[in-house]
Amino acid sequence: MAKAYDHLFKLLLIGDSGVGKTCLIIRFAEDNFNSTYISTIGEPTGPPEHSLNLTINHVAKAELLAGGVGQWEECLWRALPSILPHEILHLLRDTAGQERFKTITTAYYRGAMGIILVYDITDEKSFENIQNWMKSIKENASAGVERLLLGNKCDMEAKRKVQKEQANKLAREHGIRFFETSAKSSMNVDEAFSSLARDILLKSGNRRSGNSSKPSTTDLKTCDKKNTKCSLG
Ligand SMILES: Nc1nc2c(ncn2[C@@H]2O[C@H](COP(=O)(O)OP(=O)(O)OP(=O)(O)O)[C@@H](O)[C@H]2O)c(=O)[nH]1
Repeated sequence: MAKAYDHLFKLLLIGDSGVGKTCLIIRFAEDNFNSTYISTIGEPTGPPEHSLNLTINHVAKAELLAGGVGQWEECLWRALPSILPHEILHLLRDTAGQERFKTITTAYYRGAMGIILVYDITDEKSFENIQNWMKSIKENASAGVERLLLGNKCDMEAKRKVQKEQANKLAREHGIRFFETSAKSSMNVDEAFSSLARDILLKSGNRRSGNSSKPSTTDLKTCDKKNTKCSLG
């Protein structure tokens, strides 16, 4: 059977419980949002296997797979036509943020090409914990894995506890990109995933050509569809 994509990226979303990791994936993959909170935790014994097929943009099949490997919960596939020169299929791995699952082993990160660190702009603790997640990546993920910092729920400006400048500073210190996103209003969700995809793609191209520099923000801006101002959803 012919392959339905040109590039396959394995991405991992990490962050405290309730910051919106699942909602970001659902927004990106299905362009949908549900305010009902169902925490992403696998039963220790593993829930019964099930799968759900979704048609996305009439091009890609999305599969939601639950259960199986410990705390791996969901694998969502999505084609990304038009944003990158080639059609790109993302494999997203969403993780549970529960305290009891914080001890993440190398197996958890194995094969991830990009890691998205998510905090909630209305929850200071989730931002403070980004440092712990960074440490966890350093200890467990492959060196040089692309990382991206997201401050989610930016539609909730009135409840903001984490200033954009704080996160910008943290991202600069770690040499990674930062976006404020809203899975609810969809603000910056496509942009964030796409920029990570482009960075992975560029890195793999650069590795082949021996150049390791990152793309400039202006390069990325040429592909941005929406502005980066966050409004109430
Ligand atoms: N206002 C607002 N609410 C959001 C947003 N993203 C997620 N939420 C809400 O936050 C709650 C938690 O979202 P989830 O996506 O389940 O969070 P999670 O990080 O996957 O949580 P765990 O599975 O426990 O790790 C839900 O009630 C969502 O509706 C957002 O961008 N804006």
